[in-house]
Order: sequence, then C-alpha cells, then structure tokens
Amino acid sequence: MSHLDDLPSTPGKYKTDKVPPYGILHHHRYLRLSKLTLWASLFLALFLFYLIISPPPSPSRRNLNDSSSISAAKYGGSHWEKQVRKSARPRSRGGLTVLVTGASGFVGTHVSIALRRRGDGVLGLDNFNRYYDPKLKRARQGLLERSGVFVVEGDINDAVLLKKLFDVVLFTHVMHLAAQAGVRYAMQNPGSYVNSNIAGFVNLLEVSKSANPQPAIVWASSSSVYGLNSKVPFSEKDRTDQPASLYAATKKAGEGIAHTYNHIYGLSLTGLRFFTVYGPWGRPDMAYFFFTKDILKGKTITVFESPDKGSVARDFTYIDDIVKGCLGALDTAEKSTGSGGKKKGPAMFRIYNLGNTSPVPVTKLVTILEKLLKMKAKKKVMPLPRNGDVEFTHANITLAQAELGYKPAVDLETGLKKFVKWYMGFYTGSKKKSSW
Ligand SMILES: O=C(O)[C@H]1O[C@H](OP(=O)(O)OP(=O)(O)OC[C@H]2O[C@@H](n3ccc(=O)[nH]c3=O)[C@H](O)[C@@H]2O)[C@H](O)[C@@H](O)[C@H]1O
Repeated sequence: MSHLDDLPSTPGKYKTDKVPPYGILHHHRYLRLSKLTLWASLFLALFLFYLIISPPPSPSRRNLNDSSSISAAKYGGSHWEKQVRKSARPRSRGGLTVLVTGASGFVGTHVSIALRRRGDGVLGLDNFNRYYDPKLKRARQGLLERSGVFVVEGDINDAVLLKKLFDVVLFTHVMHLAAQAGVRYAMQNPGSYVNSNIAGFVNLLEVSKSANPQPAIVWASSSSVYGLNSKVPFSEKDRTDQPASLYAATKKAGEGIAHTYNHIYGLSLTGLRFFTVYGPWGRPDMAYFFFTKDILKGKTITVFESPDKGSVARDFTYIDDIVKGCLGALDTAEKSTGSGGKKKGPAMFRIYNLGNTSPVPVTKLVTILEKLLKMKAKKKVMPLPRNGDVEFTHANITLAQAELGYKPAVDLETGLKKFVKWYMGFYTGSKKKSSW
C-alpha cells in the first residue's frame, strides 16, 4: 500500500476494512483525489474570503516597511480631503501652511489656535491616546474645530497616513509636538517613549525628507536633556550627555536624529527645549495641575525635596510665552534645501532654550496655589525619589531672545492665576470662565 492510501477519505476517519480488488482500488483513489481537490479549493476560498474581510493593520504598525493600500484605511475620501485642504489653506497672503502634530495636546492646541488666528493654514494630527484623560483632549479638539482647525485622528508612526497628508497638502512647515511626555511615567512604560519620541519622529522625518517641497520642521525637545548638569543657567552650549530619565534620553536622541536628517537630506530643523510649560488647558500629569486637583479635594500632596533638604526648583514657563517662541521659530526657519529625498545644499539646524529664566521652588508653587485656591494644602515632604526627576532647571535664553525675538513676560503667580481660573471653569463649572 502506498502512503497515499493511509490518508483518511474523510478528515478524522480511517477506514481499516478489507483490501478491495485493483479496479475498485483505482476508482477509490480517484475519488479520494477529487475529494482532496475539493477540500483544497474550499480552504483556498475561505482564505481569500478572510483576506477580503480582514481589517487594515493598526496604525502603530503601518510604518515605512508596510505597503498596505491607503484605500483600506479609515481616512480618505473626497469629503475628508476637502476638510484637510480647507483647514490647511492660509487665510492671509503669504501665510504658512503648517502640519501640527500632537494638535490636541496642551502646547499643540495653543500653537494651532495662535497660528490660525493670525491667518496661517493649520492641519492638526493627533492619536488621542489614553496617557491622560482623553476627554480633555476631545474638549481641546472642540476648541480647535471652532477656530477652524481640523484634527486628523492618526499616529505619527503611520507612514501611509503621513504620505497621504503630504500628497493632499504642500506643507511649508511642520510643528512637531506629538510625543510621549512625562518624566516619571518612563519607568512604567518605556516602550511608549521609544515608539513616539524616536520611531515616530524618524517616521515623520522620513516622510518629510521625501516630500516635494520638503517642509521646514520645528519640533519639541526638552529642558530634561540637561540632565544632571550642575552649571546654571543651562545654555545650549552645555553638555547634554547625562540624562536622568528615559524621557530625557529619547528627547536627546531626537536631537541627534534631527541632525542626521539635516546633514544628509537638507531638512531645515529647529529644536525647542521647553522648560516645564504650564497654563490653562494644561496636562493633568503635571505637578501644578494635580496639586490643584488634590488641594481642592483635601487630599495630601507629596512635595519632593533635594538630598540636602533644599527645595526642588523649576523654571516654570507660561504657555503664552512658549507659543510666542514657537511662532518665532516657525517664522525665522529657512526653507529646507532638498527635494524628493535629495539634498541640494546645507540647511538650517538650530536648538533653543525656551524657559522663563527664573526658577521657582516647588514649595513656593504650593504656597501660590494655596493662596489662589484659598485652601491650605495637606503636604507630605519626601526626598526626591530616583524616578527621573532632576533637582532644578534654569534656562539661559540669550540665543532665543536674539534670534527668535523670544521674551517671556509672565511670572508664575500671574500664570497660575490664569490656570486656576480656567480649571475652576472647566472642572467645577465656576462662572468665572477664562476667555477660551
Ligand atoms: O521641562 C521639561 O522638559 C519637562 O517639564 C515637565 O517635567 P517636570 O519639570 O518634571 O514637571 P512636573 O512633573 O510638573 O514636576 C514639577 C516639579 O514638581 C515636583 N513634584 C512632582 C510630582 C510630585 O508628586 N511632587 C513633586 O514635588 C517635581 O520633582 C518637579 O520638581 C514635563 O512634565 C515634561 O514632560 C517635560 O516637558
């Protein structure tokens, strides 16, 4: 008996009866073969059916090595393209056409609205992840829509989506603010920092370098790149090779990566090192925000102190000052020199500190909040844990002042007053609402 004869005629069933004469055996073989063909065809049909109905890969996986078709994605279509074009179209002559990534984030919302108000075209991109309350991000999206900014829901790791956006709109600038923020959270979810701040940034640079024309890119770096440095104030010329957190390390990596794209492809790149940005519509994971929430609830707040029992301090910078710095960077950015992935000449590469130049102890931040909230905070003071936090930050802004016209004007007390006013209006429905 050949081994073919060992195959069951019906899957799962063996016939072990008598051996039939040759003619009958031949007939049986023919029948078995045709049954096999039938099963194979059925399997093939099911497989093809599965391919047709299966959903497109998730955005985070649709990177540059993925050639899945655009038509399979949830974006696209003439109505969608119309919204994208309308939002990106400048209203003033000579206005910029800006793609703002992380548009529904704290800084992204403020920058997008400021650009739109002065007549630039703005298209937002945001993945609305759950790092903090997505309802706040949706509320910011509502603001953006009322200002005429359409936010595409998508991920910076989605190369197909980015290419599509660059096909539909000839962006002159990209304001890249999408990132995994937060210093302490990096210990809980290190992968998200690599995914957004490194892989996502590379994906954006890859698509931008191949675009024709290439946009000029301004992106968010961080004061945390100064890490364990003790020389103050922090200057752009200082070393940045001793980060204290993975967050800082990914932001520093971003600066190196940006430099290579500038060097190889002629992309115009400007990095902005933000110093602890705060204000209305801010991020709930930041101390000033959750201190406010906890003080109002009567919950104990933990205030970190340095090993010598001194106060930890930050160069807190108000959002409106940061917005001015971002617009200054966009306005002074020279054009990229390359096109379609080929460098034609040297392009601009810049890094600036955007801070307030006056560090304030965290204990003082708490005192101001107590005054504004008219409530005493329940405090627990504890040594700064080894979780990525540094003891102090302090910006030297001479360069940004000279080249971007950057001039911070809001002190911490004035800025927190505006924040508290917004907070009470947004979360407690207090009548004293802020302007937007
Ligand atoms: O400049 C930046 O590039 C970064 O700024 C911000 O980081 P930080 O300056 O660390 O702000 P934030 O967390 O508000 O802590 C403020 C202070 O409160 C202290 N702190 C914090 C928590 C706590 O429970 N107790 C406490 O004392 C804490 O030790 C610190 O001294 C952004 O979050 C970050 O995404 C990045 O943009």
